Amino acid sequence: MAGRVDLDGNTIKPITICMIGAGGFIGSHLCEKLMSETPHKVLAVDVSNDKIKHLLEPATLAWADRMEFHRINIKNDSRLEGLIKMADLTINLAAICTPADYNTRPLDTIYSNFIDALPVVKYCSENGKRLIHFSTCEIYGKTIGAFLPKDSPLRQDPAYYVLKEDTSPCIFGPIEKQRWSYACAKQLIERLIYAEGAENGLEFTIVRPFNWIGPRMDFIPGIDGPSEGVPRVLACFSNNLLRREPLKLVDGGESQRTFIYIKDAIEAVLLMIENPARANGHIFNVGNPNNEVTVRQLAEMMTKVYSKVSGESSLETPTIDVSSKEFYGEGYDDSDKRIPDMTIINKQLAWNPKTSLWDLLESTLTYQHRTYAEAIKQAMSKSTAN
Ligand SMILES: NC(=O)c1ccc[n+]([C@@H]2O[C@H](COP(=O)([O-])OP(=O)(O)OC[C@H]3O[C@@H](n4cnc5c(N)ncnc54)[C@H](O)[C@@H]3O)[C@@H](O)[C@H]2O)c1
Ligand SMILES: O=c1ccn([C@@H]2O[C@H](COP(=O)(O)OP(=O)(O)O[C@H]3OC[C@@H](O)[C@H](O)[C@H]3O)[C@@H](O)[C@H]2O)c(=O)[nH]1
Repeated sequence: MAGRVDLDGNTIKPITICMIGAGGFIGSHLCEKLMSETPHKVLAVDVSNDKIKHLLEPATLAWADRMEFHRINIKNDSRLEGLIKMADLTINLAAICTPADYNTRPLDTIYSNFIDALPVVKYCSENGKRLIHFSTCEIYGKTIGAFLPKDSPLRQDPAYYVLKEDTSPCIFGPIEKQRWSYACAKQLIERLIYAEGAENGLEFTIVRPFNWIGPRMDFIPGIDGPSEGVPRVLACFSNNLLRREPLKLVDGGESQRTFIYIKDAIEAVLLMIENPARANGHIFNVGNPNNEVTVRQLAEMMTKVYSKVSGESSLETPTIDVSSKEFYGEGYDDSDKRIPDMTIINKQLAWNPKTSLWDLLESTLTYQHRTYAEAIKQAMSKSTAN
């Protein structure tokens, strides 16, 4: 840890970070990285600490004096401003961010992603504190190419689908497609942060994650989350594989995504934390443009990888089709394709992702199998006994 230098060769001084949403998927990996590889201190804020318990206990851990947990709901807790004042940098990860909620709980989604983030921006701006805010790749919505005729050769032209921070438009569906409540709330908070920077000098960085996946993402329904809950696709498909049921392909599984390994993405966030002069005032796509698949291809690859890591044979019918209305309910809509342009992050932070989709699925599904296979077996045998 001694002698850490930034990208310009300057010594990095230890800082205090107020991390809101530290108990979630991304927060848990970021805390792990900061504790094991840096001298920085973290004031971890969340309503839950299940995913960071291993970093908080026992008190003999090497970093025990650099990490504290504050169980705070940022909707209604006056302690928040004090913590932001104590820190050099605030990172805001807190949000409702599972698509199953966007069309079924649009009010909670909008409040969580816009209204609840407002005081965080205000406290940072008023107290002259730096802010790294987590937005989303959903901000781009659909690609321009999605509106071209299916057989148009322009659909093959990257100008019609690669998503660029400073030039791509944000294309959302109609208001009755409540799926876009999340993207729209995230867009407005981005605009507000940008305006605070322009008018009041707020030092900010905005991160747009493109489908970061890995261990500890979401929950497995009925094991460490509600039985009827619908997590993001990695956990949905993991749950199906663990239970030996077919993977459900929403509307044919034709949508395309690029998936990035959480550990690669965390490297990018650490560069932003430790290189403020290069990161301030920027919006960064953080994704892996080389890992593009359709959701159907993802299902096929996960089935193969899971077979390898579990030693179990694949099902005869590994996937089934389901309509989005049946799976998510009224008001669902989808992003067709998400390829991040990497120019800005390459130029500012010289960062590139490393891990292939196969490799990241292999390590993630090894974790899922080790963590959940036994618990699922027990839960399933209990329910057949009843
Ligand atoms: N994982 C991805 O690929 C991805 C993609 C795009 C955007 N993001 C954004 O990154 C951020 C973190 O995502 P994640 O995948 O870690 O999600 P997550 O749900 O695992 O983590 C969010 C955390 O915020 C906490 N939280 C929510 N509301 C809170 C409140 N009112 N007070 C205190 N804590 C609260 C939750 O308890 C949770 O631990 C979110 O803003 C999300 O929109 C993530
Ligand atoms: O069981 C499933 C689950 C999901 N899907 C499909 O898989 C795709 C990916 O779904 P995810 O649940 O991972 O979420 P999305 O990629 O649509 O959105 C995510 O992207 C970026 C973040 O802001 C959020 O984490 C989330 O909104 C969608 O097309 C979805 O319809 C299935 O086909 N079957």
